[in-house]
Amino acid sequence: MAGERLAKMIMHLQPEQEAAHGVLSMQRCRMQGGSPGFKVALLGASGGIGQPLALLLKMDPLVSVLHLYDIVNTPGVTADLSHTDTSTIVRGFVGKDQLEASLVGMDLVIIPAGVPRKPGMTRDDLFNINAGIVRTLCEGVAKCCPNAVVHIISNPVNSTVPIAAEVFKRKGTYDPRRLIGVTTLDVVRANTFVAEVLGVDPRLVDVPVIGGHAGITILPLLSQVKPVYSLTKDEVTYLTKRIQNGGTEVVEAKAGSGSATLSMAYAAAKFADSTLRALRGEAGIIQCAFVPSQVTDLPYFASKVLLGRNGVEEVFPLGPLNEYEREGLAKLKMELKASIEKGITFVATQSL
Ligand SMILES: NC(=O)c1ccc[n+]([C@@H]2O[C@H](COP(=O)([O-])OP(=O)(O)OC[C@H]3O[C@@H](n4cnc5c(N)ncnc54)[C@H](O)[C@@H]3O)[C@@H](O)[C@H]2O)c1
Ligand SMILES: O=C(O)C[C@H](O)C(=O)O
Repeated sequence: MAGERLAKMIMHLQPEQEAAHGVLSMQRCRMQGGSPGFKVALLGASGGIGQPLALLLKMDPLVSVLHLYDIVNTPGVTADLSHTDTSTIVRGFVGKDQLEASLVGMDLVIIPAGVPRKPGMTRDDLFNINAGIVRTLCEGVAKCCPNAVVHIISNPVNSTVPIAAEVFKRKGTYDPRRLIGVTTLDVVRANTFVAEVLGVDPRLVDVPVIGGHAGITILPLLSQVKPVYSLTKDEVTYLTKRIQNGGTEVVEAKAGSGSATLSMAYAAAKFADSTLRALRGEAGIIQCAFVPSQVTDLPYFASKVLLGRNGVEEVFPLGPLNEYEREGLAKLKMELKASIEKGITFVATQSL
């Protein structure tokens, strides 16, 4: 009984506390071996998205171990979160020397590390800082958990996903099924705004959103809303613009203190839970995501995908588009192509 109590206490210690308590790492491994669920690392865990996302992940019964990595503040965030009475084991890792330890053995790595927008900026304005951050973190993934599924949240997603892919290719660990750009927030917004116009419960609405994750590259397919509703031309124009501008709406309202964090944490937790349910073997889990793709002539594209035991099992075609959507698709491709190429070129110029 006393041993069991000690075991529980040890599970919540930080690595340095563990050393101070003289706990053997083997003992720790054996205790974790029996726990069901998945091991998830969150990189950028102290940030505006990171903290609420960490809370939501700790509440997910499918997450047995949660590693929180950031360059600052993870000891405090971890201590705080570790007092919530869910069974998930949470551990903090701070600073680049602890990156690798945070990644070893992980099944899913979620990356919201990087700077957010301020009013007047585009997501592409974040490229110079965030490209290098995503590159370094993905090098860590390639080294320490090459089989993990990776969710990229850091902007500009249209470029950071290709960056991650190029890093994995260079390191010889690339598996297109395991690399996913998170665009769930676009779907969450689309469901909310469409439901508002129709006066229905947003939980009953499902809007596919395709393309990419920036401005006009975000294309909601309002002709494919489920259940079938009819929207007027004006409603379609209003909704398309609002969904494309959703991120900017939040950036402006926050007036310099950041971009969407709570809604993003909600969306990322929803997407992580879908991924973990699929990894566990649940059938028929379909979500929109920005993935390596052959549904258009671009190498990456957001569309509906089937998640499964290996990550993305199938990327679905776009389905029938109306004229408005076909025009939107034609317009977005040029911008999306340039953002993808920018990411690929960035890695080509780096020595990894
Ligand atoms: N995909 C989406 O739909 C979506 C939605 C919202 C925000 N975002 C993006 O997510 C990113 C994070 O947004 P936020 O609001 O959480 O920002 P934030 O500044 O509040 O938090 C970012 C965190 O990343 C950490 N960080 C910086 N460099 C790091 C590194 N090298 N390794 C590990 N951690 C590092 C910071 O210390 C900070 O804690 C931004 O790029 C933002 O544009 C994407
Ligand atoms: O808009 C941003 O900069 C953050 C994010 O991409 C969003 O869509 O909210």
